Amino acid sequence: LTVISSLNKAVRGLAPVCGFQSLAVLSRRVSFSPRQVASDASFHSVSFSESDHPRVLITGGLGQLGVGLTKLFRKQFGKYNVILSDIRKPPAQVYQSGPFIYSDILDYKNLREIVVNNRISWLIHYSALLSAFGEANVSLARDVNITGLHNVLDVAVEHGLRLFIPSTIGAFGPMSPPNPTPDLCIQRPRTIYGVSKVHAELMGEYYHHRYGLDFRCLRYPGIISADSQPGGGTTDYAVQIFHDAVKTGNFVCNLRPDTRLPMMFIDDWLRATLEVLEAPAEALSMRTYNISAMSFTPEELVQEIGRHLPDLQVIYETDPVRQAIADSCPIVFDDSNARSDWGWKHNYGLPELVQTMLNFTGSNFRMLRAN
Ligand SMILES: NC(=O)c1ccc[n+]([C@@H]2O[C@H](COP(=O)([O-])OP(=O)(O)OC[C@H]3O[C@@H](n4cnc5c(N)ncnc54)[C@H](O)[C@@H]3O)[C@@H](O)[C@H]2O)c1
Ligand SMILES: C[C@@H](O)[C@H](N)C(=O)O
Repeated sequence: LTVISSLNKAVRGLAPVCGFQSLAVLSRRVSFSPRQVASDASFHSVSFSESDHPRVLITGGLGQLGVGLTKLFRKQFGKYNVILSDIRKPPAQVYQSGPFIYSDILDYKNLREIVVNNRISWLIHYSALLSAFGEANVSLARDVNITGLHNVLDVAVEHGLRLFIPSTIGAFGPMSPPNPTPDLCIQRPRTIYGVSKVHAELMGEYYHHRYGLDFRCLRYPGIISADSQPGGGTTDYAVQIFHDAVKTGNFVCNLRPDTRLPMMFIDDWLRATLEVLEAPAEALSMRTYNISAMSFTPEELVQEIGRHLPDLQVIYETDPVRQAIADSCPIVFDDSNARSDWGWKHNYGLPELVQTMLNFTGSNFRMLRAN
């Protein structure tokens, strides 16, 4: 600790003379944490050999996205190398499928203990309150999305982790160019969700430059999943419609029929997340990338589903909160940097997405009815 503290002093002392670059390089070598003043901090950086599989912790993993990602990562890296965590009780099949642990990201010591005891090398930070839920619970969203983020960043720096944090189309706003929306442009979101995601992008990039944190971030569009429910976002309608179409043939849409938003099928999203995490650092000219696959409106989605289920009845009852959020989101996402830097390429367009979703939700529903 004495050595580290002297090094830190030296680094601080050097800053004005050597400039930013040298400070970042030095700090990368000593791997100190912004919480270095804590007397019980453990300043070791996990040196994780490239031949090993990463040891992965996923926070907030019981939401729409975490369980699917866990399955893919366990296939790739081994069942016991991927720990799913959340503050909720896992369903039986999730609990039985591999390591699950309670982790509240607001509890910094608990988070650090999990990282240390399990020799974690990759942290996938999914805990968040999404756009519509965030607007209904601003103070909780501020705690989880901002205070929680600070804990995660500090633990990641302190233990030399590769840290992935998803951002979103919601990180833009009414002043951003909507069609197309590039990676770098004005970002003035008007939701606590959007504000907290811009904060995450900037803090992650700052820690990358300042402390050498291996921070990686993708701005996801609305993700369409078949076997998990969305958690209170603006793009939720595009998942719910499949379940209602198959079960009842009726759907009430909470966005206007002409609301065009960027969307992505879950298989593409899974691959994108794994690919950016595995990309060599030299391939990444940036640390935060837009990724995209398609943009569609509720009207277009209904029409495409109608080709398979012609009796589908849809009524539009616009929710003003969700509509306002949607109206300030990008319409078309420019993901050309992801495509050229690390080879991002989507496989699913609207027809493939609809066909695959209906196959899955249809057979699932028939199975449930038969049991
Ligand atoms: N689903 C999408 O379409 C989409 C699009 C863009 C970005 N994202 C981002 O991807 C991530 C995952 O999204 P999702 O759709 O699975 O979210 P979700 O809302 O479905 O799940 C979030 C999870 O966070 C957990 N959580 C809440 N407070 C917590 C705390 N204090 N400690 C630990 N966990 C806590 C919740 O229990 C929940 O299981 C989020 O960061 C979200 O912003 C999602
Ligand atoms: C877009 C994304 O961040 C999430 N599905 C939401 O609507 O809030």
